[in-house]
Amino acid sequence: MAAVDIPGSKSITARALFLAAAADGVTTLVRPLRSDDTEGFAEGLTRLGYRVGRTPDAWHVDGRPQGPAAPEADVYCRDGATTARFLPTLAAAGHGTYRFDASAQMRRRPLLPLTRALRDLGVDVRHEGPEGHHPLTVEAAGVDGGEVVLDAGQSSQYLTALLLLGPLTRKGLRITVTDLVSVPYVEITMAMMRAFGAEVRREGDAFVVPPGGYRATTYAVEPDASTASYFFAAAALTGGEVTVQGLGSGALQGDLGFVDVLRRMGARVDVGSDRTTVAGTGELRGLTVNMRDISDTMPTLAAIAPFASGPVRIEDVANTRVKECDRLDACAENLRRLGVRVETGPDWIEIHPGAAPVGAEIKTYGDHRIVMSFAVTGLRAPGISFDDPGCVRKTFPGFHEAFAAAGVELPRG
Ligand SMILES: O=C(O)C1=C[C@@H](OP(=O)(O)O)[C@@H](O)[C@H](O)C1
Ligand SMILES: C=C(OP(=O)(O)O)C(=O)O
Repeated sequence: MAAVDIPGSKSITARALFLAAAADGVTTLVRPLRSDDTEGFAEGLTRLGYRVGRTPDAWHVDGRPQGPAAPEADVYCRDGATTARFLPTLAAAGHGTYRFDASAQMRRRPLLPLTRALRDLGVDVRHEGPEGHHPLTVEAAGVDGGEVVLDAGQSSQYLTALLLLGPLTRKGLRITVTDLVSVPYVEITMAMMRAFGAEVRREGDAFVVPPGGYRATTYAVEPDASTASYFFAAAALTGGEVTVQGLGSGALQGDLGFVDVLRRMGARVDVGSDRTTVAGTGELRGLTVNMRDISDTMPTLAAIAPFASGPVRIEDVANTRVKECDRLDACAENLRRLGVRVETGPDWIEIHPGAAPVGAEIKTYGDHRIVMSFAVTGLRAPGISFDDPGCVRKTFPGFHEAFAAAGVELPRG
């Protein structure tokens, strides 16, 4: 194993598409992520009447500060929560009738605090089924702005959506947040808004966003730090070494912090200005770790935990139960299939290493992270297969090939 080429960040690509669509001018996104989530986001923009041009290495977006060109549209958000939560918020700032639907799992995932906040701001949001779930229709007539209170304790994406909307309102927004998970994602949002010429001010629990719109720019997308976690974990587990270029001390993504967890477990970690290297040392200690800020990497840690020298306890990850699947239950069920002792609670999981895990079929629940995480387990537990290996398409269609090419054997499906 050596240098690994990790595709672009899903979170950064989604935000960049929103910001580019709302900006005055043409934005170039360099090395955007091409995956089901981000293709779905770009397709949604096209349906709303934005022009998105694609070359192999860049996407070009014609911004429309006045909002979508289409007077009405029907947008399918697939399985992507960024698409399903950010696009209706973007559409609200325009003028027209926009319907949003999503996959069966995305229909189940919550949205209520965001739709409530939009309604509090005067946006006409109608649900076809249960409140706070897709499908929904936004009858858009621009947003005046003002003050709103938001509970983002289940998902920071509600806050990101409102922050992104702020500069598009007539008077600006003041968002008072009563609870917040996944804080580093909000920091990504604020940093990227700045790159597109907008400001966000913190006043205690409030986020204050003045009006003024966005300026188009050229924006280079960082490699995806959550995706990189599988390769870093593989190095820590097998005694190999992995270097990821483009993710270093200046990275925007909090999920790069997963390497600190690996360091605590015994791996050698070197974070440079524009690259990160993880090397396994043969030592993998158990630990207790709070993953509230980096919960997309909870399954990565759960998947290598059976090989630790002591118990691994992961805390404060309740919201992983409302992702692509209930990830605490999915990790526990699959680890048990491998013969590993596991306990879970409302917001935690504890894994007890014992006898060597045995091979089994992993039940993926259509969750890309369950596949990519247990592919790492497969490096030390022969005979692992997946009921749906292709669901990696959500964020990394080429995962299996890239994992094999990195010099780590792929478990046979
Ligand atoms: O804003 C984003 O791009 C994301 C925020 C996080 O979600 P939550 O805030 O719902 O935890 C993360 O899990 C998701 O993969 C991407
Ligand atoms: C939770 C995830 O995605 P999203 O919430 O953006 O659908 C993820 O990629 O792990």
